[in-house]
Amino acid sequence: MILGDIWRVSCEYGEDAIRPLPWYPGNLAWHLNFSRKELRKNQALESFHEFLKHESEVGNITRQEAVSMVPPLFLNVQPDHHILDMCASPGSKTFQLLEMIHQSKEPGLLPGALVMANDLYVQRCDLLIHNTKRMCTANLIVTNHEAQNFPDCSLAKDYSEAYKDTCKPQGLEFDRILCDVPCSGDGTIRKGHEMWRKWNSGMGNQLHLLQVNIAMRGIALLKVGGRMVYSTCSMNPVENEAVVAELLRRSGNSVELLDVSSELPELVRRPGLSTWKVQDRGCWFQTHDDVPHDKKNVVLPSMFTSSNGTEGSHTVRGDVEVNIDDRSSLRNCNIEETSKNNHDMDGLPINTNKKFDCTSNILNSKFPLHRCMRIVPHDQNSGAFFIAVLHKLSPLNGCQIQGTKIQHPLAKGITAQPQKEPESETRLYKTSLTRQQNIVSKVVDSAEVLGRQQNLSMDNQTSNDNSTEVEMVFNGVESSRAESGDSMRLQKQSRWKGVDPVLFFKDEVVIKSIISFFGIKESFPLRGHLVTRSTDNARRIYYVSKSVKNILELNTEVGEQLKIVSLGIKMFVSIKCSKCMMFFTDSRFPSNTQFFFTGIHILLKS
Ligand SMILES: C[S@@+](CC[C@H](N)C(=O)[O-])C[C@H]1O[C@@H](n2cnc3c(N)ncnc32)[C@H](O)[C@@H]1O
Repeated sequence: MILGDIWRVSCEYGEDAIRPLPWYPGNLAWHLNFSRKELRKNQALESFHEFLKHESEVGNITRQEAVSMVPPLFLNVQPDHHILDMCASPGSKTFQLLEMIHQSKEPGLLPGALVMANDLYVQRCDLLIHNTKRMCTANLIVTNHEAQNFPDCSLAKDYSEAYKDTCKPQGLEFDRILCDVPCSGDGTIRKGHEMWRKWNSGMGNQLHLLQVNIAMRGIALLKVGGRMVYSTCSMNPVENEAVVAELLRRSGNSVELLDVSSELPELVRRPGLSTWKVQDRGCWFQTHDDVPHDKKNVVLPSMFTSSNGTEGSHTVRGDVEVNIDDRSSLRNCNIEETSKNNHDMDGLPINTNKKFDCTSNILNSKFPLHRCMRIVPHDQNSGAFFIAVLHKLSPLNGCQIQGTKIQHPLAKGITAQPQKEPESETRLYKTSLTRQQNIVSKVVDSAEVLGRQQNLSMDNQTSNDNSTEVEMVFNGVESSRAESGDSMRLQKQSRWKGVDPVLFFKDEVVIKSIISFFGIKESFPLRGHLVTRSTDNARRIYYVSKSVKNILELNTEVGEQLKIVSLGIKMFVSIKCSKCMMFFTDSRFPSNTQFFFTGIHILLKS
């Protein structure tokens, strides 16, 4: 069917109309030379359009900008990897990562891997859940956190000892991290014509610190030996190379920027930049201006030159040319010197209104930023993307970690207390976080995405419903709820307002009934893999993989540090009829029953 369609469209519209992307492994990605509008309107393409729609709905096809598929390819994902997608919505790359972990397993067999997909905004998490539902995976957890404060769920020392000999995780650590940060999005300028009107250099400046903080948190959560991909769909070096330079500077010898020029050789890419201009105006300095001026060690934005007046820098009317190779990634500079030396070509001082008081601490690092990759539209008729691949060589030291996360106040007493952060940095960090969030929501929100969100049928498994749990009766037998009842009630009070806690479903009577009704082999790992929500009257029961189960157990131990908005695969749904709870089975049952296909491939393997 697909080959026939492709052949027909190619004959009619020329070979270039549909062609495989040469750089995507296994010919699994194809480029389509038609806009959405053409596909919808052109009668001749009708059956092909129908085919695309159907295959997209069932999860066989995902339609997305070609270059947006590049970053996950550089993660070199294996089927047992724990992967964190820090800024995941709308989820096209999450979907790709899920495809990768399932690829090498027979359908129905679950990989040992796990994808944790996170986004800051609840509505965008809903969009992510909606878009990944087609994957029908038991190996996904969706969380809702500020990526720069993503919890590590570390067990306190005494717990940790007890866990040592089990293979269970003692904290969150990931083999692979995708850090596809919020950005100005100017790489989409060929498609999003609005961008031409909106773009200004301040957009990148405003996002730079947030991007650094998110990526630093990623490095802290990355296993030694693990890979992290930093990516944006922006061409602005302030959001790209300047961020990478700052990551390398902050993490010292713990992280290296990988040369991946031999990977995906068919992909046309350009080397990262070593010099760029930063417009010395805009919100960046405003962000810092509300920090008391008597505070020492104020961190200056890393996209600016250290400007110690040495060779290699010159200023051009408000622009500072930055040369990373010559000097540093622009840190803790002496502001007096900065003021002295930042004069434009006419000798007029730049930034005379800036009152920073910084210590002089200029590093002269030579970062191999050419190893970053720039994909530009005119090389292979695509959108633009920036990608950097980082490899963790050793753990970050205490100081480096300090800056990567502010502990959630609720987590106090549950995990080991982090070392106290220096006041000035903490204040600066907190102030800028609030500002960054405001900025990000302005820069990132697109009317199109919000419109799509409103039309979504949401299935985010969360509820504000505080009604008491329904009496659980199955096949006329009172369930033996007593044992699990107390813990259920205890867990009902979630620390995350509006998000019901995830509970392991332990009702033996119900589980036995399910096993006998569906003829599931006793050897099939059902017990301990079924979860539900505390206030879910419909009693939706989800199936989770072993990897997800382990993380859930860890999360319970650490006092629910993870705000989980969705997980696993919906497998059974019970409905309350007059006398009993029935588990939905198939269409031969009365009209109030329904079959959940989503979990069938797993059950069939039992
Ligand atoms: C570039 S988009 C990610 C695209 C996504 N990786 C994909 O391929 O579909 C950036 C995402 O980051 C989210 N975001 C913005 N600020 C964030 C933060 N501080 N922490 C986590 N996510 C954030 C936005 O809501 C947005 O969905």
